[in-house]
Amino acid sequence: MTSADPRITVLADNIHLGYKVRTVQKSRNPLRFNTRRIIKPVLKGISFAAREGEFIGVIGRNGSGKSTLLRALSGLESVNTGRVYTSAKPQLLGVGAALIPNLSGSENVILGLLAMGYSPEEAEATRESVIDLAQIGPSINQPMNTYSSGMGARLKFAISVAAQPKILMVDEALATGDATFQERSKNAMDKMIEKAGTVFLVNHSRGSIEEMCTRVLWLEDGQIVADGDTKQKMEQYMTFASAIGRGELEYANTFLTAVKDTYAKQNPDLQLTP
Ligand SMILES: Nc1ncnc2c1ncn2[C@@H]1O[C@H](COP(=O)(O)OP(=O)(O)OP(=O)(O)O)[C@@H](O)[C@H]1O
Repeated sequence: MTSADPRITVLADNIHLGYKVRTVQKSRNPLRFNTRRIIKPVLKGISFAAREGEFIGVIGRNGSGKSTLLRALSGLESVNTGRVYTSAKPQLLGVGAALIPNLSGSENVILGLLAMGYSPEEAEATRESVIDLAQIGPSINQPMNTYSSGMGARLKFAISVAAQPKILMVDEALATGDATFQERSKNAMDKMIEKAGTVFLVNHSRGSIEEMCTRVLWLEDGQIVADGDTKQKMEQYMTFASAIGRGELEYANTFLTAVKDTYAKQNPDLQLTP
């Protein structure tokens, strides 16, 4: 990288994040259990820099920490140690808006747009296009606490698509709605992605990642094990995942260790803080 490279938009510096979980232990009395709260580490020292113009696919097995990483980068989840620096407020698609259940969908559209920085006039002018994308019919004038979870998710999605953020995080786990909505939301999302400077995408489809991403971060057990060219890293990941799928665990682990070692050698000084 040189000083002529596009500017850094997201910098993760040695971030750690754990969730408090309850564990159940047997007690002497067979009818009773003791519960204890422990911290389960999920992100274990993640450091990287993302630049303007990059479209970064975050890949890895179920539970490797992909969604948690996006939530940490977008500020929805506080990190325990380390820091996230961003050049603009990142938007995690679908969940940005803090909506009020006993107000109508339509009123919540205005609230959501105001919360994302629209002026009252801009919010009013944008309201109809959001309602049009959400397509929840006359219920738009009913309180949101009468909505099905799918309807609520569609409305939140439609509001967040209006955000036009510079840093966009898309988590496929948030993809929602029936087939017609998915088609419409995909078109809206494509437009949004075109306008964003840096995009992060969590998606399990190899096709989507290879088609859209300029770079891939591969997470395994809360750590980055590879970072770089989409095609090459995706091939490595598929080699690993296929071996796991065939039950060849020893081969998979040896392969993973080799990939991790290469990453560690290529990136010796990534973190700023210990
Ligand atoms: N709120 C939470 N409380 C406790 N544990 C959590 C919470 N959210 C996630 N986890 C745990 O953190 C780990 C990482 O979860 P995360 O959803 O980030 O993984 P992921 O890579 O996105 O998985 P998937 O591919 O299945 O969507 C998992 O073990 C999960 O059970």
